[in-house]
Amino acid sequence: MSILLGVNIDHIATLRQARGTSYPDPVHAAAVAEHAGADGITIHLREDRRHIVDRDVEVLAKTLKTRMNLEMAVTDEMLEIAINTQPTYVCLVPEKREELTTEGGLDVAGQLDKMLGAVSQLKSAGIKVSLFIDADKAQIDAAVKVGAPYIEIHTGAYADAETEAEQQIELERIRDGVKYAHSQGLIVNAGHGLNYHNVKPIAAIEEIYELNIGHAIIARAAIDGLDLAVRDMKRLMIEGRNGH
Ligand SMILES: CC(=O)[C@@H](O)[C@H](O)COP(=O)(O)O
Ligand SMILES: NCC(=O)COP(=O)(O)O
Repeated sequence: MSILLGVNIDHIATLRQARGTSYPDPVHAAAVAEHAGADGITIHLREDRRHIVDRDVEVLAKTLKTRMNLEMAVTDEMLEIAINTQPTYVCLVPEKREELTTEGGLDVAGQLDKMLGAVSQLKSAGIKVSLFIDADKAQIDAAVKVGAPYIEIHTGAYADAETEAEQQIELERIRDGVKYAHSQGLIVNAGHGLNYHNVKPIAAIEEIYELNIGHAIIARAAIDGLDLAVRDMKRLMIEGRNGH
């Protein structure tokens, strides 16, 4: 089974927000990424709008040629924006204003009623819902319980591992979680902290449908250009999936 790449363009917007200019424009970056082979575009509209802002969501909803995966917190404001915007996917993520980046997976098991309400509201609006969770059986079971068709396994602990041994433990945990989730009928994505050096072992997990990768691609793009950054990541993912 082939593996898809969702390019997260948040940090194109980080560069723009750093000076309050109109450039670089995430809309332009999305077009370049799609032309280079991105299967979808991921954007995270944070409550504090530190990078992606409402204008980006509105324009990308009209201009993307592939599809939008809108990451958002589970709040009434974000649910309303999602229903009005109609992205193909919404990925519900945990969010703390003080965090530098997403620090962990969503606690679905600890808030079943709230998650059930959000998932059913989005599904009723025709949106495919994904839950950003750790590779934890209880969270996977909770995702099934609240009716989410997709999950995205958080790969941050794998990416941040300080030793090879620790990284191997995290890889095994992710692999077991992906396989269990797939056995429960979920469509399984993965992401966070993946880069050109650590992506292959994750891409090799054959039950993974899509990887969402952003920071590493945008960082590479700053040096070598976005077209090459996307093409190289896609090539590594396919090599990983094919065991090379
Ligand atoms: C949920 C996730 O892992 C990322 O997609 C998220 O967008 C990270 O937040 P920043 O993009 O603000 O780093
Ligand atoms: N959900 C993960 C994502 O969209 C990108 O995360 P990162 O590659 O920027 O860490």
